[in-house]
Amino acid sequence: MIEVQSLRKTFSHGGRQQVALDDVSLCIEEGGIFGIIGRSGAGKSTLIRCLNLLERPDSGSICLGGQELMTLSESALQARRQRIGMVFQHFNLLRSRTVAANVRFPLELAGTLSAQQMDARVAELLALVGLTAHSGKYPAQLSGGQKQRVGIARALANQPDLLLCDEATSALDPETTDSILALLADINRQLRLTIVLITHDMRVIRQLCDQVAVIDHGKVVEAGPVLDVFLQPQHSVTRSLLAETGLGHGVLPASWRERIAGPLLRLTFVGEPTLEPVLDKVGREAGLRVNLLSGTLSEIKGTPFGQLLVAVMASTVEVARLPEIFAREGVRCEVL
Ligand SMILES: Nc1ncnc2c1ncn2[C@@H]1O[C@H](COP(=O)(O)OP(=O)(O)OP(=O)(O)O)[C@@H](O)[C@H]1O
Repeated sequence: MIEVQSLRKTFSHGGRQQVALDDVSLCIEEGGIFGIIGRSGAGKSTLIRCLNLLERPDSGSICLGGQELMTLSESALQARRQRIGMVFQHFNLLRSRTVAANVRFPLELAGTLSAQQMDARVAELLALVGLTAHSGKYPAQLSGGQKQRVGIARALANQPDLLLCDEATSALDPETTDSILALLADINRQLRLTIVLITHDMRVIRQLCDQVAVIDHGKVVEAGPVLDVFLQPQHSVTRSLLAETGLGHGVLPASWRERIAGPLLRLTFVGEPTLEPVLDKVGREAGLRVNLLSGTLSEIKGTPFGQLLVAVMASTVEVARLPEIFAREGVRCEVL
């Protein structure tokens, strides 16, 4: 468990104080994938860099598995950091070293393994990230996705119990992003490794994360399981980040609302009902005819979900009874 409490971090700019983190508290479960999302300048990089004290907060506490980082001596902190892997947006590989030598580097720094043990560990890591055939190449000879695989292998070298990913896929095209996200999901499953990532892209959160925190102007404005935050976003920043990725939670522009007769329903499907003809079934039962206004159908870590916004054209039962009727089919219905 990682417990972050009341973090505050300010920077000074030409005599002016800039608050980068303002009373940030988070609870990150062991073994899960926790995403931190926000717009540019929200404080994401500062927050992730505070988690291994690359950036030292002005105040607050960071407790990793029961150990308070802020009170560790410099040498104890160095030792602890070796078990916190970090993956960077621009890979940060050593250009003069081969793939294998880049992955070997943190093992050399730790100095705990023999040369033979290091070679064996490097081979194991390259197999894990699918780069065995590229071990003798230099970073300049690799694609962006391959470079990030090296970055991930290097971050895992000293068997970390926490992996921090700083916009790990932001420099990659969509297809390569998918393959890196799949690799991170695999590593999380196989090694039961806690992953904390920052991103500005809701698709990364949707594909990879179990929990998410939304940060805005240095504050956590919303946090919870990804499914809950996607289906019931509470904050305007969350809503707009979702809308930009086409995963908006059905809201109609006010000018349209006036032109649509009849009550509006928001129907939320999670899991099996998403794939069943529930609307047709309830339509027949309740004499319900609707005008479909907007819809989202997607998946969060393998769980299908959907959200429809519809206007009621006709219904043989009271509209107020529809939530109960939809609930029998496992669908949430809100009368808006
Ligand atoms: N080293 C620094 N010196 C001064 N100000 C800084 C420093 N690092 C960050 N800041 C300021 O702190 C605020 C948060 O920045 P941060 O880089 O954490 O945001 P971010 O969400 O990661 O943004 P981006 O997605 O653009 O990287 C910004 O206003 C930024 O200008």
